[in-house]
Amino acid sequence: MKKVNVLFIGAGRMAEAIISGLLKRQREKINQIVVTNRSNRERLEEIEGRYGVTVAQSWQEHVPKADVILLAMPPDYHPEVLTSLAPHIQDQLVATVAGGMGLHRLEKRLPSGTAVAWLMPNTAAHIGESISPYTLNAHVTAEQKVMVEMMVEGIGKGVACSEQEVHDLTAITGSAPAFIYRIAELLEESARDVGMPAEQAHQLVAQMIYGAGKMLIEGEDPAYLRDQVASPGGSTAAGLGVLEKRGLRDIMREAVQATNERARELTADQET
Ligand SMILES: NC(=O)C1=CN([C@@H]2O[C@H](COP(=O)(O)OP(=O)(O)OC[C@H]3O[C@@H](n4cnc5c(N)ncnc54)[C@H](OP(=O)(O)O)[C@@H]3O)[C@@H](O)[C@H]2O)C=CC1
Ligand SMILES: O=C(O)[C@@H]1CCC=N1
Repeated sequence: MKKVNVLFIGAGRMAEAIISGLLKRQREKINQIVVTNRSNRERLEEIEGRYGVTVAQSWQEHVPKADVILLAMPPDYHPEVLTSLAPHIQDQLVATVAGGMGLHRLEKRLPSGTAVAWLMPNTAAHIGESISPYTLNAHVTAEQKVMVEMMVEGIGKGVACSEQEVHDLTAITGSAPAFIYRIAELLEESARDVGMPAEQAHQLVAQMIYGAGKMLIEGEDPAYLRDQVASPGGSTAAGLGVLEKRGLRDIMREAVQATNERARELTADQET
């Protein structure tokens, strides 16, 4: 594969997480990264200083050289940016990470036959540990597919999906890190309540979540792992009992549903 030129439109949290991961793990496969945004010049300087990438106030002049154009900006700005981008497109792959977006909203604003991709990474991209469902349209060439794989593998692991699966997984892999962080915050709070210094509370909880995650990664079934912790009639069982009595399953279902519905809502007015 030739070395890839990536143009970012959007320089926020997700763009930074991807840039950071890519430079850590795929630097030798990247020729140039150009990062642009709407107006925040300070943010571009910050990104330039941190990662040594090229930054620019406007993306137009960087389109011809780009192999991949990655839209890392809110869903509602996509229509105007895609419309301005369309006349500049030749054979670039246009990808987005926007929640709810799907492929057809890109396709309908870009020249017919444009290769498009929809990726749903999470912020663990920063440390090369994202899990990123992605989907490609039929115009993506074999070479472009390798570029997408290089990018998702650069920020962690990728999983090729249907468009519907990316919609359905948005809550579970894109947003759920925030659910886990909320649980971490609350456990840290409990540790502080019993007198633990804040820093130590943080380390304890972080290591506990890391260890639990690693056991899952090693392939163990979560129900089995839970049983291993909860001795029958023991103390963990009492805690789990409270979670179940308070409706944890319904809470999680509703949270996943609300997240995915909101992602759909944010792009619903882009149907026309
Ligand atoms: N954060 C996350 O965990 C995840 C986010 N996503 C998706 O990533 C996208 C970006 O989210 P996130 O990084 O969190 O958002 P941020 O608010 O951190 O960043 C948004 C970026 O988009 C830029 N932008 C906005 N409008 C335009 C425009 N018209 N032209 C060019 N750049 C523009 C902003 O520039 P400026 O500052 O100059 O306005 C800013 O750099 C969203 O679509 C979100 O759904 C997907 C998966 C996970
Ligand atoms: O909160 C959001 O809108 C984005 C989509 C997936 C994760 N973050």
